[in-house]
Amino acid sequence: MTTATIPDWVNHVITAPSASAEAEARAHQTQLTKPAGSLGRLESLAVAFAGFQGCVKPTLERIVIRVFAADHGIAAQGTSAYPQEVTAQMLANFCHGGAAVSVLAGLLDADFRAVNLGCVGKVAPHKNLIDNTIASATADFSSAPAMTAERLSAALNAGFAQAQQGDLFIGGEMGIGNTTSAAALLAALFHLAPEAITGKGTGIDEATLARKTQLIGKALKLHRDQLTNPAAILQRLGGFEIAALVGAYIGSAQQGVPVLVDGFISTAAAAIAVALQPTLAPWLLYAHLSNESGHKLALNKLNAQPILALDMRLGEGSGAALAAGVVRQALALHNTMATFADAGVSHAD
Ligand SMILES: Cc1cc2ncn([C@H]3O[C@H](COP(=O)(O)O)[C@@H](O)[C@H]3O)c2cc1C
Ligand SMILES: O=C(O)c1cccnc1
Repeated sequence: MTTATIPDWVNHVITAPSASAEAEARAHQTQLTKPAGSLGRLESLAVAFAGFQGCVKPTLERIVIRVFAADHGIAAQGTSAYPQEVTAQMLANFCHGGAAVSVLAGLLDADFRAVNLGCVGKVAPHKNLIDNTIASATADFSSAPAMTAERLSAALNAGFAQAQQGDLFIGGEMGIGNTTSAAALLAALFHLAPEAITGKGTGIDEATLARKTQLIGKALKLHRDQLTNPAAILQRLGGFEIAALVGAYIGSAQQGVPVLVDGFISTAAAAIAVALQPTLAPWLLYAHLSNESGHKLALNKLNAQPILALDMRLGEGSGAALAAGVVRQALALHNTMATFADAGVSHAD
């Protein structure tokens, strides 16, 4: 097995959001008819988007949502509450509008597609489906590297290819077994004990959780000597859909498009992406605190403050799609509230 070689674009430095537009937006917020700071995080979201768009009054119109799906060899170890064929079945459901994220994408009027990186079940062609099959699944990372260097590059490139112009990118994921992969990635990257980061995913029982945690420990031991950089960690323990998220996050930010990171699995992708390309960090917003037990710790490691906390544990990009609605409202307030001067309302002394 060769060490992972990653595509060249990963190394491109990403320009920081505009500090002057942020300062102008902050000053504008002080003029709006409300006590200073009273809109809390909604104010900082508006300021962040001013920085992303380089203008004092940013808007959130074009939202791009891509749900990346792939199967995991580790699923054969029984670490999920659901069978592996669900991945392919859900791909069809995304396309037909029946999945949670499909419904939310419709409410946002988003540009929505599902991307198949490779799953065990068959998926019929559909206008909303992009077929980017790499292999039917990753290898079981408790006994072998999850993917070859070539497959890692293919998955990164597939995600990168989905990045495009817009006001916001949301990446979702689907892959039975992928909370096992995400926990292993976070454990390796942040040097965490498997017990601290492994959760119940789709809803496994205590005995299965103990086995899942043990399997992650076994994998960390097996790959120990290679887990020395983020690309090797992703190659050994990741999934095709997680690597595609990494590529899509970096590609979006390179085009000046901010990203709303979804839940636990997406946060694992974000952690790897930032480790690969640290200039990505200011372009990532964290949508919500998932109920997956390790998510809080992962967010803390990234110094990330989630926008929402709704006890969700779904993935698919669903939490990010909900938070996009909050961002839209934050920008509407920022752009259309009256100023003290306009409304003839007295300022604080
Ligand atoms: C019907 C269904 C829809 C889903 N949508 C997202 N996930 C979520 O559950 C999976 C991760 O959990 P685990 O590691 O326990 O398998 C991923 O596919 C994730 O996106 C789903 C899971 C199911 C069963
Ligand atoms: O937070 C997530 O992304 C998540 C948690 C459990 C299962 N699937 C996804």
